[in-house]
Amino acid sequence: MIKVVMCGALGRMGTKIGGLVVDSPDLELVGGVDIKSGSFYGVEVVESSNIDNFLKEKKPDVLIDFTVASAAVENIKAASRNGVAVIVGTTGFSEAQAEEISNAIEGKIPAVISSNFSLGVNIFWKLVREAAKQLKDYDIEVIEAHHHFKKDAPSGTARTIIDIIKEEVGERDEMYGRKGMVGERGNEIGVHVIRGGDIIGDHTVLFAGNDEVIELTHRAYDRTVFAHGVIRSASWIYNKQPGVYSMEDVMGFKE
Ligand SMILES: NC(=O)C1=CN([C@@H]2O[C@H](COP(=O)(O)OP(=O)(O)OC[C@H]3O[C@@H](n4cnc5c(N)ncnc54)[C@H](O)[C@@H]3O)[C@@H](O)[C@H]2O)C=CC1
Ligand SMILES: O=C(O)C1=N[C@H](C(=O)O)C[C@H](O)C1
Repeated sequence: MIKVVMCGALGRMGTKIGGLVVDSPDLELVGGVDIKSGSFYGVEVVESSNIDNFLKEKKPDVLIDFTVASAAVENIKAASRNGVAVIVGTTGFSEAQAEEISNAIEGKIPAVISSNFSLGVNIFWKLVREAAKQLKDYDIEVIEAHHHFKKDAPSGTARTIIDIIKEEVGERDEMYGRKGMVGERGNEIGVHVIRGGDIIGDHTVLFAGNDEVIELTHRAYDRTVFAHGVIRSASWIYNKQPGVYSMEDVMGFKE
């Protein structure tokens, strides 16, 4: 059995993932980490300052992190110190934090990092890439919508969408909303962020041309869709060589 520790255990994703780990035939939930100690699914949840001792005690094979950017950096460093593979779903990293994470992982532990672990979004990203490649001259707008409690904006998924678009059309300014006499649209990528209710995660890319508009949309209806991708990644990463992998590697999409 592959032993798993869940960081962010008591959160929306941590509880969803914990339940799927318990139900998985090849994974064993051995503990959790959160800002307060407690328990979930019958295993101990320790307070985050105790993570090193906890990892030494439980000797997990995989640490899964769905927390907040500042915490994830420290949790990943702890996993690296203890030779534990990581699955990172947390979003909202600064460039500096992303570099810290890379330095903690490269040459030391295997990691699957993805802003979105749903199979559907990983297919959606391939569709966006093809559309951007073919529709470079169209006006491109990115719209994302999430629940009232989401801390970071734009979403990590939207950030990945923007990165994919720029890989295909070249560097462009990002225009976050528009207000006042803004004049004729430039060659920017428009980015629009909606927050409200219990929206799980909606992403749309709009390619507006002369006489036609192409809209590509992915809509998540339950966090289970992300958790299934996480479970698949946790099984996949076991015994992999150190380095950073994506869901494309896990799903065998890598070209
Ligand atoms: N990659 C993906 O597929 C997905 C990524 N996410 C991302 O996952 C993150 C968490 O999302 P939610 O579960 O909705 O948030 P949440 O706020 O419900 O859960 C986060 C949990 O982390 C805990 N936490 C904070 N600091 C910690 C620390 N130092 N050590 C351990 N735990 C700590 C919090 O107490 C909380 O229980 C966000 O960055 C979100 O964008 C969310 C869904 C899917
Ligand atoms: O915070 C969330 O809920 C989600 N965050 C991820 C992101 O920032 O893209 C993935 C998903 O959209 C849900």
